[in-house]
Amino acid sequence: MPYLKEIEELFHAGNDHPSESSKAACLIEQCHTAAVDRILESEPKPTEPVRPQETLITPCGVVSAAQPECKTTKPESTTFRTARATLEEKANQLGAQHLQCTDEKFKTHCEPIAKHVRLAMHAAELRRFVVRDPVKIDHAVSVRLKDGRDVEIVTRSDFSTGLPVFEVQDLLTEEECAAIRSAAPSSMMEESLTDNDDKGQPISPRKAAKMFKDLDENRDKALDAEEIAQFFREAFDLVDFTWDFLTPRVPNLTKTNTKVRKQEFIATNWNQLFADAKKLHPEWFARHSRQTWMMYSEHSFLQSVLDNVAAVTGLSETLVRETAESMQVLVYPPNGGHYSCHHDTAPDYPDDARFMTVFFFLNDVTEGGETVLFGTDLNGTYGKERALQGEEVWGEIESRCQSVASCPRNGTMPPPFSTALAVKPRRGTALFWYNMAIDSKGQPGRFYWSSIHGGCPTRSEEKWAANIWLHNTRQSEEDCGAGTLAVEK
Ligand SMILES: O=C(O)CCC(=O)C(=O)O
Ligand SMILES: [Fe+2]
Repeated sequence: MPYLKEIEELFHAGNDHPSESSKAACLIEQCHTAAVDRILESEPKPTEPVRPQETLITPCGVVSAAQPECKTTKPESTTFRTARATLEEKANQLGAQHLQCTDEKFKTHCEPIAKHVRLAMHAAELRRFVVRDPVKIDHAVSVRLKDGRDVEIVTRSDFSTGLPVFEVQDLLTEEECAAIRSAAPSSMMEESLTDNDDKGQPISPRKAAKMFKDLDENRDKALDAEEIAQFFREAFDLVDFTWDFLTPRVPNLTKTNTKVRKQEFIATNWNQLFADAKKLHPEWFARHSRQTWMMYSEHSFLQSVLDNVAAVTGLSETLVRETAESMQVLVYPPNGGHYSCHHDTAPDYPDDARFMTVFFFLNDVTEGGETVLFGTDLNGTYGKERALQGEEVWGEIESRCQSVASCPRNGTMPPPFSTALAVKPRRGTALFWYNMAIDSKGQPGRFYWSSIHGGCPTRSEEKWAANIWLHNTRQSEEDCGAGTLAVEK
C-alpha cells in the first residue's frame, strides 16, 4: 500500500505539532491528502468528454486586465478543493479527531470516503464553469456538434474591447427556428412590459402627494427634468420623452417653466399621460415586444439545442442542463419593436445570477433590429480600464444608451457608441457573452457592467429571437431548469 508509507512519512514530518489534538488534526490532514492524491491518480476520465483545453481558459488560466483577481497562473484546483471539503465533512462525521492512519483504519475510514470523493470529483469536474478564450477579434474555432454538423465560433469582442462576445452562425437549423416559432405563436405571447393596471385612472391626491415627496430628491419643492425622467423610468418604464409631449398634459409646464410643483403634480393625470405615450410613442418605453417561455420538458427537440449550447460554450452538458433557464422566445413587432439597453442580471443577486446569455436570432431582418453590445468598444477608444469600472461609470453609460437614438442609423452607430459591436439578426445565429467573471474559486463572481446591451428598433419586418440564460446555480425544473443528466451513478 504505497499511500500508507506516504502517510507515515507525512506523519513524521508533522510530528512537531505540540498538542495531541493538533497532532491528530495533522494526521487526518495527511490522511486526507494522501487519499485525495491517490484518487486523483486513479480517477477514471468522466464519461462526458471535457473540452479541449486550448480553446478554453480556466478561471485564472488567462491573465487579463479584465480579471485582476486572477493573477496566478496555476490556481488551486476546484476539484481538489471540493474533494477535500467532502473528505473533511465525512471525516468529521466519523468522529475523525481520533482517527489513526493505520492501514486498517485507512481502509475502514479513508476508503469509503475515497469512493464518495471519487463521485464528488466527477460531479465537480462536470460542473466546472469555464470561460471560452476569446483569443482575439475574428478568431474562429470549428466545433463538431452531436448531429455531425460543424459550426464556427467567431470572437466578435474580447477582454481588451470590453467583454468576450462570440457569434456562431447556424447554431440553430432552419427547422429548429421554425419549430420554436410555431411552438410559440405570437398571439399567445405576453407583452414583455407588464401593463399599468390603472389605465387612464387618475392617482388619488393623497397618493400623488406622497409620490411627489419621494420624487423630490433635492427637496426644492419642485420636480426638475431629471426628477421627472426618473419618475417615468421607475413608474412606467418610460425611458425617453420630449418636452413637447409633456407641456399640453401638465398644467403650467412650458418651454421656460420646466419645473413641476406639488399642486401641478397632483393635478396631472399621469396614468392618462402614460397611456397616451404607449399609444403614440412605443419607442420611448424600455421595451416593446411580446414574449413567452418554452419548457425543455415539454419540447424535447430543445434538448439537442442545449447540447449544442454546451458544445460551443465549452461547458458540460450536465452544467448547461442544470443551470439553463427555460428558453425565452421574443417577438418584436415591425416599426419600433425594441429593447433598450439593460443588463440581463444584476450585481445585487450574486446567489442566483444569469452567468451567461446565449441569444438566438430566429429570422433574418434586413433593416433595423440589431443587437448592440453597448459596453464594447471595438476600436479601444475608451481604453481597457472602462470595463473594470463600476456603477459610477456604467450608470452614466446606461442612461445614455437607453434612448433608441443610441441605435444604428443608416448602418452606423452614433456617438458615443460609434465603436460598439452591433450584430444584424440572421436566422439560426447565436450570440453568447458573459455577464459575470469566473472568480478565483472557479465560480461566477464579479459582475460585468460591460455586458450592457439592447435590441434596436425594427423597421418594416418583425424580429424573432430567443434567450437561453445559464445561471450560476442549479435551476429546479419548476424554476424552468432543464434537469439533470444521469451521469453520476
Ligand atoms: O433583441 C435583442 O437584440 C436583445 C434582447 C435582449 O437583450 C433580451 O431579451 O434580454
Ligand atoms: Fe438582454
